[in-house]
Amino acid sequence: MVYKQDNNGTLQGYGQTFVLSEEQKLDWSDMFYVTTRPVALRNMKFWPTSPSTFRDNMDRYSLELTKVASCLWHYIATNLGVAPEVFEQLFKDHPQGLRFNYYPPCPEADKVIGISPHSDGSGFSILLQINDVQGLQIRKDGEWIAVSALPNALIVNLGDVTESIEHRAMINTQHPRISLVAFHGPDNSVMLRPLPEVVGEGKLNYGSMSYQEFIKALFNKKLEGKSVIEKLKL
Ligand SMILES: O=C(O)CCC(=O)C(=O)O
Ligand SMILES: [Fe+2]
Repeated sequence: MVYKQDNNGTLQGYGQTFVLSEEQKLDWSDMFYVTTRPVALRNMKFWPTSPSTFRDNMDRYSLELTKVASCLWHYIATNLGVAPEVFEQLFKDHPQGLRFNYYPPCPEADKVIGISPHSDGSGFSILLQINDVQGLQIRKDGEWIAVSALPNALIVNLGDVTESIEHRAMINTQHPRISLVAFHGPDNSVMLRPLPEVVGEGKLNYGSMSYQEFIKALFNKKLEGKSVIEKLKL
């Protein structure tokens, strides 16, 4: 359990998130996670002061990504035929957390996994692959497909709150890989449920659960595909 992040409810700092027992085989990665938004929820104890530019850069990156996120919510709502104000309300204050993933190389890369198959518990996640080592894969029709990150491009992964895609990260035999993922979720008080504007008179495929409850269920188990959201299926 020494590799587990601070677990006083917030899972911030260095270490792995989904550690439940001493026996568990850990993913081949180091993580650093902090809550970045709303700003009032930041716990600066977890924000490194070295290098001296770190905090300022995190703050600026976080702010710029909220602008990207706002645009994306606007277009997603419009495409779904939902008034953008509905999404603005669900995602107000732009709850956001940033996770750095560091995947050391492993000579026997085929025997380890960087991050186990999972879907993100966010609305969507914006991923930046920091160096040009590839490793992200998504599951489509039962097959794992490698995602080639373009230099300086952001990858948007839809999360469980919208329509998530299962993904994992693989390890390189020689080179370390670093990714930075910004999770954008709704406020904890939001109820996860099919949007009435989208379902209309149609059949409901999912039940409802508060986002807070959902996140609790997600962090109380090992990473395992889309199992938490699957439980909400009717
Ligand atoms: O490093 C990657 O490409 C994936 C990371 C990821 O899926 C996550 O942090 O949730
Ligand atoms: Fe992920």
